[in-house]
Amino acid sequence: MLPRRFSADLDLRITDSSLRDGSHAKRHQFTAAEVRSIVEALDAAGVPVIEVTHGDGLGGSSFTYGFSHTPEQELIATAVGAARRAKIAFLMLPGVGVKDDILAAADHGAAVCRIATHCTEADISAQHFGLARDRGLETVGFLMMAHSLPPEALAKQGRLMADAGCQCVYVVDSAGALVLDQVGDRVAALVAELGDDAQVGFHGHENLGLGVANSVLAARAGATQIDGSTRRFGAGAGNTPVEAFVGVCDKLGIRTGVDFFAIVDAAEDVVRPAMPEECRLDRLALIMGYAGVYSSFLKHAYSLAERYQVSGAEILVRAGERKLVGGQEDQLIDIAVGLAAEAR
Ligand SMILES: CC[C@H](O)CC(=O)C(=O)O
Ligand SMILES: [Mn+2]
Repeated sequence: MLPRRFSADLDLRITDSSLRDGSHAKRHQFTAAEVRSIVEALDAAGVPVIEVTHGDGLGGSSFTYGFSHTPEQELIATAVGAARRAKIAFLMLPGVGVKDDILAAADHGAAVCRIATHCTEADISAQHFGLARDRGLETVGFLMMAHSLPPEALAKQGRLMADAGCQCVYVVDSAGALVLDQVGDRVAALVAELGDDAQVGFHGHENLGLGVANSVLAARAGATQIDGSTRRFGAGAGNTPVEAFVGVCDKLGIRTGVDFFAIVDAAEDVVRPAMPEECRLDRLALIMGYAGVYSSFLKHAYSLAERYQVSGAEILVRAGERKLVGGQEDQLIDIAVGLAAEAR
């Protein structure tokens, strides 16, 4: 079991996802040099955990999700070599990656294994948590698209993860659709369900502009691990910006252990140059938050809109109506083909 608090001088632990969630925004084109320089800068700023993987997790480099520029295991090894204090984390979606991928990441020195499932499917994570714990890894569980389940049902799914060996269950707002108390209520339900058996975390997206506010409410409801991405470098409109969150936490007296001025410099001088463009709160990102669509569908919607000469916004609205979950990217093609046929 992880302690409820990490140390006497830390109120919560931040995990930076720029090098994993940002992979969606970069169409999985991170180079080893970019990973090295970003890890060095985040580590120097005091970020305690840095996640590095293909955007869709271990094994994500594929025709469906997009091929990586550099093999993710090489990026993980590079990150481990560059970090002096930070732990390196990786993400894995059962079925996209397999158990051997977890072992390979551990062999490369990664310390935190994050297993992600759709929020109604937590049971498929059991064997992966068991393997990770046997291998001596710290474990985190991601309940993705958490807006689509009410708090008590979400908490029951969290219980499945905790019983399988997960040490921190995250409310994952994959669509950036959760609004304020909707985050607090979900975190509180998990805290009540899990008690001392597991911590609770929150992973936000900015599609309705609420990443920082939602993360503060998560912390107030008892979350002790919070994700963000420096410069918001993540899918959709990006993640909770770590530098803004750290500044807000400083002002609220919530101790994160991250140096505000160092992380602001890292955002501007090191992360921004690796980004193809800023993560924007534009039309498509806003629609994702409003319609509850998985943030990593954004780049797919842009590509399909261009290829089939249809509206990217309409693709996302229909994806929301179909309640698509991660892994159903092929249905976006179906929607685009349908829209093109309707237009003829
Ligand atoms: C494909 C995994 C996904 O990007 C995980 C995540 O960050 C989320 O659901 O928000
Ligand atoms: Mn995400």
